[in-house]
Amino acid sequence: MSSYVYKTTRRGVLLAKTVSYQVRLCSGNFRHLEVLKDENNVAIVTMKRAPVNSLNTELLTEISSVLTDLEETKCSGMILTSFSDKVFCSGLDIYEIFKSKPSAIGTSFSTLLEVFIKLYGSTFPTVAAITGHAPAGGCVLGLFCEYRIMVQNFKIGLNEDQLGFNAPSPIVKLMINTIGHRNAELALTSGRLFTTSQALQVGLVDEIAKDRTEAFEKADGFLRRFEMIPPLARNFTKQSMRRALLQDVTINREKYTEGFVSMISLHEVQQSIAAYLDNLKNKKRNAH
Ligand SMILES: CCCCCCCCCC/C=C/CC(=O)SCCNC(=O)CCNC(=O)[C@H](O)C(C)(C)COP(=O)(O)OP(=O)(O)OC[C@H]1O[C@@H](n2cnc3c(N)ncnc32)[C@H](O)[C@@H]1OP(=O)(O)O
Repeated sequence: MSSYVYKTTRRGVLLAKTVSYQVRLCSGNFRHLEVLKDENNVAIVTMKRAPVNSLNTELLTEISSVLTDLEETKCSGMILTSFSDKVFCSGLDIYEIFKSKPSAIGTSFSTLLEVFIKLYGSTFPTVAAITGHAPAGGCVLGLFCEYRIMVQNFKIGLNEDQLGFNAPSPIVKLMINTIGHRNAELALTSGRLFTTSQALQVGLVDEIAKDRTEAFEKADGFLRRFEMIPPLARNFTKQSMRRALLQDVTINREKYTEGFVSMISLHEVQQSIAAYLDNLKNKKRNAH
């Protein structure tokens, strides 16, 4: 099976089937990620955990490790995307939080917080090229980036309430910061998934693309906005805007993890997750 590879150039991003002048990041050997860098030191990080990029601890750990690499190698920007033209990321791996040991749930969540700290707090500009659905943790991953470009006709949102549990308070704050209090309350209490165009309307995404290629062109356009801005000044401003949330999660990481584990381990929540999984399977069965 041939897979598309993205070749970035000074003037834009081209979809190509060649790896002729790309530099593969050598410092990591990843199972669920492809990391490519162009000559301008822009990294394209592609999640490739088939079929739906569900975030298990292994994928989260790999993302965390890439982010460390990108900081150390002074990357000038990052595009986060998916191998799939249908799903950007389906959220936390439900099977890691369903009927699992508290320690496993805790590790998964704590690693997600680690990704938050590194991605939300990164010194380089970040953009998500959302090439498909992005429910729950998938939306969260997009929200950690500075800018979101989403391909039309998919769904994105925080549907945790549909699974029987609530989004932790830092994520509520992040959602409020992004779409405002009123929209966030309405969306979170109903576990709403927005279509791409609805997401644009409320500001959950910043631009719509008609397909993957356009999403990459727009992502590249976003990164090029900063070519003339001194990186130090840009980063100071970014950090000052993000400091409160970053400090909260950094200081209270353990507390948030314990809270998440206790909530997920509740019998009623496990029952809701079981019902949600049945529903997911039935939907699939009925579609065939
Ligand atoms: C300030 C910040 C501080 C940080 C705080 C962070 C706190 C964040 C909290 C975030 C909490 C998140 C909780 C979650 O993310 S729970 C996961 C919720 N996910 C979902 O509800 C999505 C469920 N999936 C779907 O809706 C659909 O699968 C899809 C993604 C729309 C794709 O549909 P499609 O028709 O293409 O594919 P299928 O439905 O047939 O799925 C294919 C197989 O993949 C399995 N699958 C799907 N999703 C998941 C998942 N999340 N985990 C594990 N497995 C998943 C599905 O069962 C199919 O498997 P099968 O082929 O074996 O049947």
